[in-house]
Amino acid sequence: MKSATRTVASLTLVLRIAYFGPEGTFTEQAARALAPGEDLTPYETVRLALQAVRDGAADAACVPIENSVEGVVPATLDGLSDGDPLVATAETILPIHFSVLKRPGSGEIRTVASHPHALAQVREWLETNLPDATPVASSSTAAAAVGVVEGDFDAAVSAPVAIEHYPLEELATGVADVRDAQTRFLMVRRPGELPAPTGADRTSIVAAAVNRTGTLSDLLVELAGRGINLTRIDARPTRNNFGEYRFFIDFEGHVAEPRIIDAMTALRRRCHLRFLGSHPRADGVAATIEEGAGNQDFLDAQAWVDAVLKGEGA
Ligand SMILES: O=C(O)C(=O)C[C@]1(C(=O)O)C=C[C@@H](O)C=C1
Repeated sequence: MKSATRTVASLTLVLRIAYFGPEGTFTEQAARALAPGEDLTPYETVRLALQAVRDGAADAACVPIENSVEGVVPATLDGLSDGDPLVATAETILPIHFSVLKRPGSGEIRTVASHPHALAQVREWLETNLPDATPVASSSTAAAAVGVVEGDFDAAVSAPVAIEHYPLEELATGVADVRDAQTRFLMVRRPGELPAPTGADRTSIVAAAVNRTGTLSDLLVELAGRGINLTRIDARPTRNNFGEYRFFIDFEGHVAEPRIIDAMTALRRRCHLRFLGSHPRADGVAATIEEGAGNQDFLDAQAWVDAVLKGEGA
């Protein structure tokens, strides 16, 4: 009876996905890739998209986390570390190049708007091709396109798909200072069942450690000593006391693996931790396993201690 109910539910349930919008952002593309066929709702900021999940207005939210040229998206890090806990359950990586959009038939370009991450990725292109235009920060690449439609700006640096949503024309396409730029996006939910380990996973934590000599090094030693490879580390101010930081650490592996459990328990003894999720990596890169630091090595070591405790070994 129980499993029949579950089957019916899974056939009919359409998930409500909040995403960093409006329509036509890169994040919308990421949300469509991560949650095809689900019910997508745009939110004007990352914070509001995350809040929708915390409030129960959405089942999950899609947000940008990291760009290969400009680094992390601070609004996402801050949004995940403050407020009720949320965990990432999936990620995707999109190639990033932009279209510069303007109103049909419009003349001189004096202002070019976009998300700060996007402006940073086309700085050289703007200096070369629109040297007299003033860059203006907008809340997203698609919000910039809306601003052009409404006459607030003369041009927008947008995702190529924005042209399908707004009555604008392309001044240029394929714009990017760095070829092969990429942005990674997360699907986050309220804490619940974790995705199963695949061998090519990423775990994310926020560590808030006391301000004393060697704190960060002590945390990293727990990971390095277990042969766990980091994929990202960032510091963000706690915003409470000047000079106080918390560390966002991504590493290879899944919290359900014995070697990661061992590391997480050691870290937890040293600092306040927030778990931000374990999920398959979009690039499918398998975890590096150092000699003697595989899951079986940890299990064997535990079995030996258990035998000692039972008086069955020494
Ligand atoms: O504004 C958008 O279209 C977004 O999805 C945000 C965002 C970002 O935050 O980095 C995503 C990808 C690009 O790197 C530029 C902007």
